Amino acid sequence: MALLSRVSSEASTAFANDTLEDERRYVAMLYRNVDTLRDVAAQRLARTQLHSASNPSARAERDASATMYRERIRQLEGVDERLCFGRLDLDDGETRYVGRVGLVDEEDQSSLLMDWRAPAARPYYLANAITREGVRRRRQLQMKGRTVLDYDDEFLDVDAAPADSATSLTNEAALMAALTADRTGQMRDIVATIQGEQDEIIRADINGVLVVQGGPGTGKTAVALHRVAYLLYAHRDRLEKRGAMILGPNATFLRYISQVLPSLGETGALLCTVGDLYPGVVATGSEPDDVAEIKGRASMVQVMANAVYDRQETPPVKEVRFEGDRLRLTQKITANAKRLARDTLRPHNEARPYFVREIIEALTNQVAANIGRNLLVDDDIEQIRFDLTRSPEVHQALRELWPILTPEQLLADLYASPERIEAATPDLAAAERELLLRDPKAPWTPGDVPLLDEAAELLGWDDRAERAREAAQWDADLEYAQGVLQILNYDEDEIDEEVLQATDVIDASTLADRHDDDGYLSVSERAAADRTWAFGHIVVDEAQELSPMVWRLLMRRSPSRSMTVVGDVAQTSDPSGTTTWGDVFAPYVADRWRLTELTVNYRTPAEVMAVAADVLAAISPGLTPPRSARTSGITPWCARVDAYVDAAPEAVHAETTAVGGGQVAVIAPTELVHPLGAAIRDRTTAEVVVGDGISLGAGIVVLDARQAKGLEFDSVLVVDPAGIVNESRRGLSDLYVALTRTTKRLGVLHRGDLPAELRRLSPRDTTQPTAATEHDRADEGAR
Ligand SMILES: Nc1ncnc2c1ncn2[C@@H]1O[C@H](COP(=O)(O)OP(=O)(O)OP(=O)(O)O)[C@@H](O)[C@H]1O
Repeated sequence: MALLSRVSSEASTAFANDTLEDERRYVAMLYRNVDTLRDVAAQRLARTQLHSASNPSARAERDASATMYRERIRQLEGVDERLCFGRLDLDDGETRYVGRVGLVDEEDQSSLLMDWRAPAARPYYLANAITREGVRRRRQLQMKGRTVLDYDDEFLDVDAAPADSATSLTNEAALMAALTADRTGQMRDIVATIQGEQDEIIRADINGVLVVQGGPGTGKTAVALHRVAYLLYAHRDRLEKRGAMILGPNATFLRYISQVLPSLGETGALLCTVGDLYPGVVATGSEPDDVAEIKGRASMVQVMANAVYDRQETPPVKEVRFEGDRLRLTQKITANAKRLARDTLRPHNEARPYFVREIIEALTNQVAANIGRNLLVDDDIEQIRFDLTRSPEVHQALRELWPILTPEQLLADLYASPERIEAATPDLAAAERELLLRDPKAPWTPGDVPLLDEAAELLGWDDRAERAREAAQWDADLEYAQGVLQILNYDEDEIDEEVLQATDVIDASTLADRHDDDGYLSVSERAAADRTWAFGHIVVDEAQELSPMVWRLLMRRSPSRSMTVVGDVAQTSDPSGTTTWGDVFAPYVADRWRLTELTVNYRTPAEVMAVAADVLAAISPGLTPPRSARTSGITPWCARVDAYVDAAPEAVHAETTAVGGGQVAVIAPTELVHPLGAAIRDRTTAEVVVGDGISLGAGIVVLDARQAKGLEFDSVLVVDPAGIVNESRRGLSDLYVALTRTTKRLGVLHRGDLPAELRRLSPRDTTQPTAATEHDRADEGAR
């Protein structure tokens, strides 16, 4: 078995073009190449913009070209930092450089730089002492900006290793450097140090639902983003047309991850939160957990259907004035019209013309009977019918009996009326019904978004002109959709019966139905504006938090069921969230979804994870904590204090000093966040940001556990852990999240008894750090 050994730049000798100077020259050549490509794209963009287009199709073509060049320039700018990060030397003498994008020699088309996603770059991530994959040496270039500072070598073939090199089975110098670096408030890509279990997920089959379960810090978010970059590379055709969406828990989180895809040369994915999923509505409101929980229940599907039915009225009798007459719509007449309209199985607004036709017919008959039917010829009857359809009184009656409704109107009317709520929610208790009541002017909440979407499905559009245009487009779309489905199911021979295929869940005509051509907009823009957009792939992060109603909405946006779902059922804090993945997917794909796990925690040092593991055991004894990739040598501590607002500023000051330029987060129960923020601000000159919408670059942030979800900081001070536990139904999960946000240091302030689960913390009399922090830092290292 080959051993794996590691040396730094001075020691290696046995390969061609091998000195630090050689590497610097090579990388400088790569940058010259990128600069040339960027200049060419800029010149072409300038030429395109000068071009005056005389007709709409020429304009669309020009705009499309301009967008393409702009994207190319953005892509090349995005990958500038650490463009090339590795090199492989193979048994047959071949050398491959691996980087963020692929570059080829203009003259002979040979590869200068291998895109990290290319199959030939894969050994860079997978080769190890046991499975060498033909690799003799893996070299990691240490880059700062455009400069190669140094490199680290791993020799997978012992014969190739210089005699003085130390042997080690886990040579992860670059990984450890990345893990111990100060956090900047922006997530970084991990492209240079992706680990084997992560690589498997990143490159997994695009088809079907892939669930990635992993504890805190196991790289779920990082892996999900790199997977999107990989899929955009490997399935460019499909995703360029249908787009990829990444759903995250909140806007702060989206800002935190926003730089990762551009740094991987990809700008095309749509990043959004649940609040963004209903075009035209900005769901900025918030509401108590128990209200959100009711709105998230699967039973709201029936509630929304009831709410629509309730608007299709059949009063005992409805009188309509028409040209001096009183016409009578009896319950029998309206009920009959209603039944006929409902029997069409069309959505409410689209079924309305059938109802209207029946009512007009009934009224026409009454008018004719009043005049005397035998006195009238067909043209007279037609005239009566026409007059009735133009009568404001008739219109008013029809509006009352079967109104045209928008989703917003339906939901606002429902929330505003105890009677409507009662009619729509026969299965809710009175107290729950009361929770749904709200001021019609209150802003929409994320919990309303899937209900609006459900309502839109039930109501349908009343836009016949648009439909006519769509019908003309349909044939072209059908042809396109057949193509998409072929791509989705690419090789018939390779189809695995267990893996859900696109054609299992949608046929071409349905997919074609979803396709719409809105002229030239980027795919992300078109997708964001279109409620019925069918994405090529959807990635859901912090997926454990989503309610059944949100899943229902997402499944509509993913008719091919091509999804990557990442989350941790131990971190669920939303009462509508899930603690069992099977429950989520059973209604949509039965058991045809794949589960994969990440097991190594790259964020939280072992000392902190030992504390958090006790909390995890209290959440569910069956869950296994992830293994930490490193220790820090820093002992997590707790201190009993008299008043949080007095003690926290001092503790924050000490932590800020301890982490030097790093970030400190104070995580507290929601009601303490603002008082603590104010107290800390009063006692420091550093930038302090408080609550949601935080600016992530600040040195000190104060937030609650839910706002901290998915984020990480150099030092975390948890204030009032018992308060966090008691604050919500899933308070222990919130505490688990809070404890695992740190990359280095953890302190806990408590007033009363410490929750029993935190017994491993080391008590202190003071909030000042104990050992010298320089010593702490020096101690930090690989396990
Ligand atoms: N292979 C890797 N190389 C370098 N850093 C990594 C690697 N994998 C993960 N990390 C780092 O570990 C940290 C945690 O990753 P990430 O936020 O993706 O974890 P997570 O599983 O989503 O965590 P949580 O569920 O707690 O939010 C990040 O700083 C990420 O960059």
